[in-house]
Amino acid sequence: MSSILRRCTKLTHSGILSMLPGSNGRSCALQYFASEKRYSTSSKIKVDLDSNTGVAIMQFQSPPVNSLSLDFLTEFAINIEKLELDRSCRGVIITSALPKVFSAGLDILEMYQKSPEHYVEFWKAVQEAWFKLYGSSKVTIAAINGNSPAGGCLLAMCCDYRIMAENPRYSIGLNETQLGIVAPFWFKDTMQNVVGHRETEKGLQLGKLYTAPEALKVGLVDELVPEEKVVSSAAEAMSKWLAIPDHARQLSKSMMRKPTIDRLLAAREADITNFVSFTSKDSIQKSLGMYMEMLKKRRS
Ligand SMILES: CCC/C=C/C(=O)SCCNC(=O)CCNC(=O)[C@H](O)C(C)(C)COP(=O)([O-])OP(=O)([O-])OC[C@H]1O[C@@H](n2cnc3c(N)ncnc32)[C@H](O)[C@@H]1OP(=O)([O-])[O-]
Repeated sequence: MSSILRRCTKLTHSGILSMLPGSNGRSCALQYFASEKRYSTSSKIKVDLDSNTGVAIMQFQSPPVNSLSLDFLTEFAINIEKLELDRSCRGVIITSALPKVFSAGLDILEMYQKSPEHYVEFWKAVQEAWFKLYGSSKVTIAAINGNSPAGGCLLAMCCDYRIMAENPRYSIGLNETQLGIVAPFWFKDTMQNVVGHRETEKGLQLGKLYTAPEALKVGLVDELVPEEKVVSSAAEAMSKWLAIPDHARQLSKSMMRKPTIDRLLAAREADITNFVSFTSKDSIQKSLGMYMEMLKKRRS
């Protein structure tokens, strides 16, 4: 089932791309059964759509740390696509149902001691999730209620607005260099579009994880609020964004994001090839293995 849906999402590019002149907004007839509120039954992600407000809340619920595995990313892309196709949905709040972590980023085990074919499939799923979220025409708000390194930070940065718990022990950033790996150009582009060139250059080279106050200072997040208010504050912010007529806001969003999306569309295959050859290198496998060991030791 999951592989059928995975193939299905590969075919679709709705969202802001489909609104652009000359773009091909094919849509995939995904069947789903929406009750009045519960929207999704997937195991790793729970989605509730409030039919009164048009706001969906997407909660990550994949213990222990919401790492972005192939299955998680596939479910994520499917859910974003379903919401994109649903005219009654105007905005999406993304948050975590787990304590202390928004998302630990890409699942390192998907990049460790696997076959090149697996790396291809995994990286396609990473790209697809980014296309769907970064290209969404809905208002997207990240309610960051815990740590959000690397791929977790990427998902947050794809949103239109970020609210983070003001807990100084939580951090967010693209820390790839600390693992001995390199964030691809479109992670970099996404960060640069949020915080600018200079901060991105520093953040990427140092693999910096910004504490919540530091993230606010550099504009990586837009607001800090008490932890228990992250989701309610996101809902408040959402109502301000939804006060703007959809068509005008959506066209403005697509105008801002299209060049970044086009850059990856044009280099999609090359980006996959690059990821596979980089990840397959002995030196990179060694770095990832050491990093996983470090995570385990830190725990014990
Ligand atoms: C080119 C590629 C670009 C790459 C982009 C990326 O996103 S790269 C990703 C960069 N991401 C990072 O660098 C983040 C690394 N993670 C962390 O820094 C912390 O886990 C935390 C701060 C997110 C949560 O702290 P906490 O104290 O609440 O939790 P804990 O630390 O005790 O972990 C619990 C269990 O989860 C395991 N596990 C954790 N993360 C991952 C993962 N990504 N994957 C798989 N597994 C992961 C961990 O080993 C442990 O397993 P065990 O021992 O039970 O078998």
